[in-house]
Amino acid sequence: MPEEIIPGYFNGNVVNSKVAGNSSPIPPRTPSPTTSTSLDIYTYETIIEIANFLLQRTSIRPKIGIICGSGLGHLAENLTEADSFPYEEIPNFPVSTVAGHAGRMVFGYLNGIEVMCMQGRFHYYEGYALSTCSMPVRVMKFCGCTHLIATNAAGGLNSSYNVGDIMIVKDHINIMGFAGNSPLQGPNDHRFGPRFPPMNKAYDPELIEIAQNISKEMGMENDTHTGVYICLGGPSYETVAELKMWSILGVDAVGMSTVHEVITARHCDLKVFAFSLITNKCITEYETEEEANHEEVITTGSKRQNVLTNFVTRMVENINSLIINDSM
Ligand SMILES: O=P(O)(O)O[C@@H]1C[C@H](O)[C@@H](CO)O1
Ligand code: HPA
Repeated sequence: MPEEIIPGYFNGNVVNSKVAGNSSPIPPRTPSPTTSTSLDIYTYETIIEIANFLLQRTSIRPKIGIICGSGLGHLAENLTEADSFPYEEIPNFPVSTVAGHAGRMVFGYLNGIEVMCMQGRFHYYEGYALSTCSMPVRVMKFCGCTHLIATNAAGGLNSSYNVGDIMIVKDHINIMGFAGNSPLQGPNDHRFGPRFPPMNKAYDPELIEIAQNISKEMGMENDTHTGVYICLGGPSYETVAELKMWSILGVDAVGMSTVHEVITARHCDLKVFAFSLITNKCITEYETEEEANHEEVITTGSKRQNVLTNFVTRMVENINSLIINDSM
């Protein structure tokens, strides 16, 4: 018999992780890039334990979770009354190994609105399973979040995109999933979500429209696009031939994250908004001295931090209004 979700479970309250009829102990785990496998599964009970660990140490009860991309960690620095948890101090949590990812879960207020924020994410190329990379999204859900804002740094493949532009993600191509690599690979625990979740509305159309309006209000309509993102395995940047191929297939921006987080979020019914900061232009010609590099990615994030903070703050305000309206 399938077990029931505890009533009121997903409301950010601290709950007992012992689910009726399931008293299996939580195996201690210390995930590290070198020990992860493609089926590195965090159980329902472990996710509850992690969420409870956090909720017991903060009074913030967020409805909105934010993931900061490479060089975009400053978003978390704008939180007030912040409670910050280094990943290495959270039981069973992986650690960030990439420059530009501080490696902290930060709870706090963004312009008076409660949020939780991953200041640094996990990538497949770090050696973590995709399910491990996106595990914190489930933790957000169990901390009470109903909405996810995923941000990333990406290479602009669409030739009309410039460095520093924002691309609102309207869709993705899950190329890693084409090869069978999914964060949902393995046995499905229906308490997280269904075996076969749909993805045709992965990026919430209402939130896309709100973001487009915010961009106009900020006078950024010429620097804002709405396009298709692809997550590649990395860590090597793309060859010219690869980029030409993705361009033909309708990709606008190229990165190494986000897609598995969004799939996990939709699986557990979080509403998703995602955007890319275009940190570099993809190099699609052979005759050039330029080369993609991570320093440029971080530098662009830093240069655009005020604009991005303003953009995300306005998104959070709008999402919060939707949440309040929905609850009335
Ligand atoms: O975490 P994100 O997706 O923002 O980081 C991008 C992808 C790689 O991790 C890195 C390459 O420069 O930036
Ligand atoms: O050009 C890129 N390619 C892949 N990932 C990236 N993340 C930032 N820029 C890029």
